[in-house]
Amino acid sequence: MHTLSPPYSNAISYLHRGPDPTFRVVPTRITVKCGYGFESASFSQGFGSTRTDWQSACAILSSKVDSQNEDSTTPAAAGENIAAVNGHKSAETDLNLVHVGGEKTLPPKPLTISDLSPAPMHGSQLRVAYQGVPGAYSEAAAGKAYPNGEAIPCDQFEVAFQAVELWIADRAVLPVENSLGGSIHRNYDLLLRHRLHIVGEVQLPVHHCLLALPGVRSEYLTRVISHPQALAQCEHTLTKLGLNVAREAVDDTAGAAEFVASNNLRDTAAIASARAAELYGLEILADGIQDDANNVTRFVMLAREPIIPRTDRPFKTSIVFAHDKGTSVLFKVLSAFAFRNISLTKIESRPHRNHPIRIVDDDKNEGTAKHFEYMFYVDFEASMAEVRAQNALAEVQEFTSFLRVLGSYPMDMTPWSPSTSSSSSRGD
Ligand SMILES: O=C(O)C(=O)C[C@]1(C(=O)O)C=C[C@@H](O)C=C1
Repeated sequence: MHTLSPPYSNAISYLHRGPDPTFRVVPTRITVKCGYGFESASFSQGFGSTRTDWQSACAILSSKVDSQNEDSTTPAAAGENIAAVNGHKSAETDLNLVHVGGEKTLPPKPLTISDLSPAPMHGSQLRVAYQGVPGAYSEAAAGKAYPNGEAIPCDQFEVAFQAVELWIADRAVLPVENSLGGSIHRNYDLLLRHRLHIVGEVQLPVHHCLLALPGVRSEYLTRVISHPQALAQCEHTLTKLGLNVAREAVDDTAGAAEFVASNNLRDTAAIASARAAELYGLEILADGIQDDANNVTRFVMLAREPIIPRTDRPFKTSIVFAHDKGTSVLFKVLSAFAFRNISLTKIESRPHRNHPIRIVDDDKNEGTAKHFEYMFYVDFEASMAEVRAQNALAEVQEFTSFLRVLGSYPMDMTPWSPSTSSSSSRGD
């Protein structure tokens, strides 16, 4: 027998917790304040300055703070308001962007595992960890989720989880699925391994560009590099553009752009955002190269504490469960939702790492069946504050040997605006 972890074990316990003071309703207009740190700010403040604060507060990176960081509080960095989606800005301000190889400095390096050490004291601005470097879609998602937050780049998903657990960051914003490329399995596995709670979701239209050094034409290219999800999302368009060249996976899209720029690679293009092109001084060879204009990535917001579920707006709840009798209980579990008219929005299975295989010897001596065991992740459209959701989970609990509520959180109801321009190529 197992119990649901608080605060989902009973409705009363929600009420005894104070509301999450930092939770914000996602605005309908996506606004990211650009101007990154060292050059243009993360969200509301010079990224570099706050990162530097963080570094000194932690006293863990002091030996690594490079001298570039020192002029991070340039007036241009301080709070220029720019409406942007994936770097498609509509503002007029001079971003004072980074030019690789020029006099401007490079953006900060992402956190690595070795940078993580316990708990800094810091001010009240919410620190939002994301995976990638500035210009990554995850950074834009962090900006959409927490418009006044300070974005903290991390080199791996695992580091973003740990940054929150160790109080280096207050939230993490991480991708879990894309409408074309499917689930980001690594984050499903990490959700289970770590004890963070899902406190919100954001859906970000992802508009990919093919980026190369200025003057490079597409016929010079022998290689396209990007995040594996971005390569998958652009697979057919690349072929249509005649780019039957090597495709190589790297950690994130903006990192690919930075790599092309900093290594002066004239035979390599990166798939990344228009904002990454600006940050790293690359040109856009082709715009809107995702295979479908409706290319959306769903991110979850993670925190150390859950939020109090409510019923005054649409909520979603994410759970993970397993059963030692394997998939045979799946139908029963799902019927607990069907009987209560609760829609499922997602179901995902992952290997059950602790018991990956169940061996069943056949009574008739015909051999041994080897069943793979799974962890099932389910998202359903109801709040844990609703009685029907509590009853459904009470029933699910009967059928499962393991059940955890990952979070009950407001759905992203931002009005839909698909990615605008379709694929166009300049280089061929
Ligand atoms: O590489 C990036 O820019 C990311 O933010 C990562 C990521 C992903 O993991 O799916 C996020 C959104 C896009 O779907 C492509 C890549």
